[in-house]
Amino acid sequence: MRYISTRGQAPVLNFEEAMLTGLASDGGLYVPETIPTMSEEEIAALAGLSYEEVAFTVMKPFIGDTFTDAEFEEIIAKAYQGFKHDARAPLVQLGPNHFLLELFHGPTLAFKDFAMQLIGQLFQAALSRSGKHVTIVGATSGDTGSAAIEAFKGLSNVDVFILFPHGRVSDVQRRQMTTPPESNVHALAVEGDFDDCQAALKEMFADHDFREGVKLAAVNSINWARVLAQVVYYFTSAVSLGAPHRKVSFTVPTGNFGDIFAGYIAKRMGLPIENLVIATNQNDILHRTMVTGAYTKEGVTPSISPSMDIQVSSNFERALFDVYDREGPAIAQLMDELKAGSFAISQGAMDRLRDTFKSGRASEEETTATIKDMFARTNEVLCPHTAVAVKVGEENLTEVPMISLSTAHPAKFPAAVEAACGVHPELPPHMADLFERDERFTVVPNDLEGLKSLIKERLA
Ligand SMILES: Cc1ncc(COP(=O)(O)O)c(C=O)c1O
Ligand SMILES: N[C@@H](CCOP(=O)(O)O)C(=O)O
Repeated sequence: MRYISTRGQAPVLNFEEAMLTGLASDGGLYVPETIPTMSEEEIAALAGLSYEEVAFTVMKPFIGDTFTDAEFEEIIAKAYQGFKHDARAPLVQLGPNHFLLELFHGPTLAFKDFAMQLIGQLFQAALSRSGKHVTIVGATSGDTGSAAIEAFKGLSNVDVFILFPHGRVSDVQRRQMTTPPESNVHALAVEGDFDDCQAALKEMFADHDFREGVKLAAVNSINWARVLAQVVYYFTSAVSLGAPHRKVSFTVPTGNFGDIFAGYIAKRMGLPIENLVIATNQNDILHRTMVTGAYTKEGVTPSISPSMDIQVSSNFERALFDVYDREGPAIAQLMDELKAGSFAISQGAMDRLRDTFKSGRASEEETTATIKDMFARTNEVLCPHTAVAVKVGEENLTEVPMISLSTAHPAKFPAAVEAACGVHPELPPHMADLFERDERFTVVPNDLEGLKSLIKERLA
């Protein structure tokens, strides 16, 4: 399996190289040159398998010969052994045709653990073979950072620097990042928003000397391996509702477009998905794009679903690449225009996007009302990101079963949840003392050169 850049100017890589490289050298994102497909019989044969067995079957064609079957099986087994639910990603029924896919049973209580726990194992296996040290720099609006720290803390051949927007993540999210005592963990609170953190990360990749000097690696969803790991739960959930003999739809709370792009890959692989619905909060650039055909930055307003307070939605580039017939120069041109704040998508490309994706948004009031209403109707306590999905999912119900993705545990956002439904969601036992642990983080200005110097100093 070979990986190519969405901007067409970077070297073609194998899976291991693409994983360790992260962002392509031309600024693009790596995608598989071809998408492997599964027949109806192969999908039907997934019924009754464990999560780990489905993960192996779905992901194996993408990793080529990077790992033997036995190595890959062991990597998968280790990745999911810390999850607190036997099913890993259980389904809960909300209504006659509406289901919730619970993705928060991993160690940091968010869907990020599905990919990050796997990537942690994949990196360890690859780095122990090569004996190399890498510097992971991650940008987070709250959940990616905690999941990355959990996956990489204490490893001798990795330093992990996490940039998070100062004052714009929940207290639980911040403490998950700032309380691990391991010396290879560096939590940096940037005086800016998530887009500033992500832009700094991409600039670091664009600086060849810095990138090579520190052996920079990425664990954001710009890294293809992140997306790949998330394809699996689309299969497990759809099959448990009758796929391939019955279609399903998904509604995905969306910020950086990684999670819904994983659903798109599942569909391209042959999973019978009727609708893939993009659900945004009030920072609704993706919904506006689907309605207007123009991707236009308007500024981010902090919300009660802070992990989705994003404007520059990285993985949308991967979707654009496909609907522009994989023309790298066309994507490079759009991304160049975005530097000035906006780009227009061609009619043909928009038609193709709308064939695959529907969209909707939830205001702050609607998010709060959904948490309250769902608790009253079903006794389910939703996190605000999940509530965004459930609200938009309900608007898109058809005769096909709808699966809304529940991306975080409500206890990560207790203030918003309690204000909405009166329930104070408790942290699970392994995090019960989170607010008694010492915090350790550095507040840094939103200044690229300063960040690079700080990283080099810490590594020295
Ligand atoms: C809880 C939660 N829900 C939804 C999202 C949005 O996911 P994505 O960025 O893959 O679109 C995020 C952030 O990634 C998140 O942390
Ligand atoms: N919502 C994310 C933002 C980063 O997204 P990623 O998918 O690129 O890791 C977060 O919680 O950090």
